Amino acid sequence: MASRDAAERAAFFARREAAAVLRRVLRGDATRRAAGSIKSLVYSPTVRNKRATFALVCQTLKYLPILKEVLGSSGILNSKCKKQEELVVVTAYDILFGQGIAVSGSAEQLIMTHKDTLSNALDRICAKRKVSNVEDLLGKKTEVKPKPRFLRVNTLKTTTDSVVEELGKIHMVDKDDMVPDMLVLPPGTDLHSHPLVTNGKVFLQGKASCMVAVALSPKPGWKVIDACAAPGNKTVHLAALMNGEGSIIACELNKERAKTLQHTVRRSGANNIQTVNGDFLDIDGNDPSYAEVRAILLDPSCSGSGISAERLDYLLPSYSRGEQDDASTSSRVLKLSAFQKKALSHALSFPSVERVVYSTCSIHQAENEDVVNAVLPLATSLGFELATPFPQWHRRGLPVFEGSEHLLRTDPEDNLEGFFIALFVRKVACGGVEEPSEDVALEVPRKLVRRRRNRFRAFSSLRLSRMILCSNRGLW
Ligand SMILES: C[S@@+](CC[C@H](N)C(=O)[O-])C[C@H]1O[C@@H](n2cnc3c(N)ncnc32)[C@H](O)[C@@H]1O
Repeated sequence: MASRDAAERAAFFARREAAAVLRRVLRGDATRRAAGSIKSLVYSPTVRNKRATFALVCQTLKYLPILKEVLGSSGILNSKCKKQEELVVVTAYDILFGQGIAVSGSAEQLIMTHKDTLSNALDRICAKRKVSNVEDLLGKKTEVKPKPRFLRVNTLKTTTDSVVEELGKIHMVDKDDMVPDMLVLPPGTDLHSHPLVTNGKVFLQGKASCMVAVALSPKPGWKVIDACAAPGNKTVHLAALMNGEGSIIACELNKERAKTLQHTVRRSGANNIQTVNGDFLDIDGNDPSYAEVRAILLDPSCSGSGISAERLDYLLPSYSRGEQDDASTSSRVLKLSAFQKKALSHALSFPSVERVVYSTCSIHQAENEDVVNAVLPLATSLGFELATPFPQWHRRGLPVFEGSEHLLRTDPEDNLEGFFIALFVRKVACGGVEEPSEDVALEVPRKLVRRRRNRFRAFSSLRLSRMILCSNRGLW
């Protein structure tokens, strides 16, 4: 009896957590302005029972068209219930197709009262469509080939060998042969609530995503900008690559996502990151505060078409309506592409920057090769060249312009998500290792600006303090 009570209580709370996530998922899908993927919304810090919530959200979405039809035909979703529509839908899923125990809560009582009516409506729909069970009513299944579970060891808090030793006690663990501090575990390994993850010693980050910061290769002590930073996986990877030395300004436009970014930074233990809630395009590269920025990571908003399977987009209503098909020429992608070109041109225009990495998790040429090609004349005029990140990697950019072989693509065929990386490098005098830039004018502004920096410090700190959200540690 006590265990039944505990199970019912757990189910009660899981339904409410699932309903809250479902509301955000459906609103984001309807407006095409998702606050995050289904997974990222479930695995956000505010959700307590992540496993049950994830299962309930996914299953409810899978059954959503049927649930809406059944609830609609029974008149249950009347205006009285409208405010808690998602909770009613989740509860209806749970009672009709899930575990079925529900004794407390108004939504539960509503569905229990009408359970027979709902079951009869379901039978009628099956009979009308000439199918013998509900599973046959569901659309065709989308098969997603399981990918290995990648994770990145946060070397600010631990060592790769100690993580291998700890995880190796229960899992098969391999070190990745290309990306340092990246471990590979069998597909489906669930580590979301593992202490190594919750305490920030390990980040559940895909291999392709980790290749971006490694491609940028900032040195310890550098000043770096992560231009579009939330949720912050690449920001904290940069901090680890820099051994926590130097400084990173992590800029994020969206207020809510800026909070997630701060949470990621705290979890990483990095203390050389300033988070800024603002528009990267508003950061003035000629402001003395940014005179010594040497590297910029630009991973701007994109269509996410390279990770749509991992994001479970096939569960979204817009997917079943066919609105996500062949978006390569859609106005949304073209709009994104225009922003990406603007942001990349802006990053390249910072006077002291030597390295800019541009990345997307899109498979569309319009967001990848076309963006790079469009900014190439500007990049060349500023002394940048395309460099070849991970030269040993076989899949390069689509051959749509000369030089696209420098670009890097990853693909589900590589057992990875669809990512794109371009690396721009400006030749500068650097301890005799690299050739001095032929255009010494590129070096002059940096020295001048450095001198001016002290004079303008008061002005710039005032300007910055308006933007800085979290602690100002005097890094800039
Ligand atoms: C693809 S996500 C970045 C993912 C992140 N690099 C990571 O690995 O965790 C792009 C982010 O850029 C933010 N963004 C979009 N436009 C921006 C702008 N103009 N300035 C700053 N951030 C922006 C979005 O809100 C979004 O959080």
